[in-house]
Amino acid sequence: MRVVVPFGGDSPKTRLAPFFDADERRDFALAMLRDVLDAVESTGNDPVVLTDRPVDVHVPTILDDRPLTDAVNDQLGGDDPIAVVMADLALATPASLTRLFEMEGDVVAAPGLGGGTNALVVRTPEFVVDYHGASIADHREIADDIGVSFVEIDSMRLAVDIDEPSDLVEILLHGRGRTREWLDELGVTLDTTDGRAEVVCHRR
Ligand SMILES: Nc1nc2c(ncn2[C@@H]2O[C@H](COP(=O)(O)OP(=O)(O)OP(=O)(O)O)[C@@H](O)[C@H]2O)c(=O)[nH]1
Ligand SMILES: C[C@H](OP(=O)(O)O)C(=O)O
Repeated sequence: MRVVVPFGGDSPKTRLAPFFDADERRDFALAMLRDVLDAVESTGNDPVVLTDRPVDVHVPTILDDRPLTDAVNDQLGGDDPIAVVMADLALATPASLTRLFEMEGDVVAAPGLGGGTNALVVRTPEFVVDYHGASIADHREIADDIGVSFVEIDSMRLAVDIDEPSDLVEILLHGRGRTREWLDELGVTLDTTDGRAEVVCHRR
């Protein structure tokens, strides 16, 4: 199955500005993208990066500088099943993605914490996406309106997308690969002294 991985390469991960400057955020986003591509390839499927600017990866890329929703909808609508997996799913593993790809349903979704849609498998040409806001609710409604089944996977690894500094905790607790190494090299560690674990950046 073709797996589209959207990547906003222009100024990615702005919500991590309290921790990382613009160059670091780009490096970090790229590390996550490469880990996600490796995980997708390990499932035996073919990733393609849908990006708004040229990006140095070892898989095919589609250059499209329209907003995310328009760019993804341009990839949907064919007869073959297609998956959309976000590039910031730092905890995604081959096993969690295989489980998603194998779930039955016209549309299978991985809800993100806070309301996003972290990944989709679309097996019907009528379905369209509408990202941002609580997009999982919008996608449920779109499927309902066109009368196709909408199934949601229960997966911690696919529910965590890395948006806010507090999400970095999950990488330090459960992550590996380039993304984890990048945080280690920058001196980002866990503070577990009180209540919920927090991240600390020793460099700043
Ligand atoms: N092709 C493409 N991908 C995008 C675009 N905006 C976001 N993405 C990707 O979509 C996924 C979800 O992105 P978000 O977390 O909403 O946005 P972000 O730009 O990574 O982060 P923020 O700046 O903090 O909102 C990530 O894989 C992004 O790389 C876009 O305009 N075009
Ligand atoms: C693209 C967007 O991502 P978020 O901003 O929720 O990370 C969404 O999933 O609708």
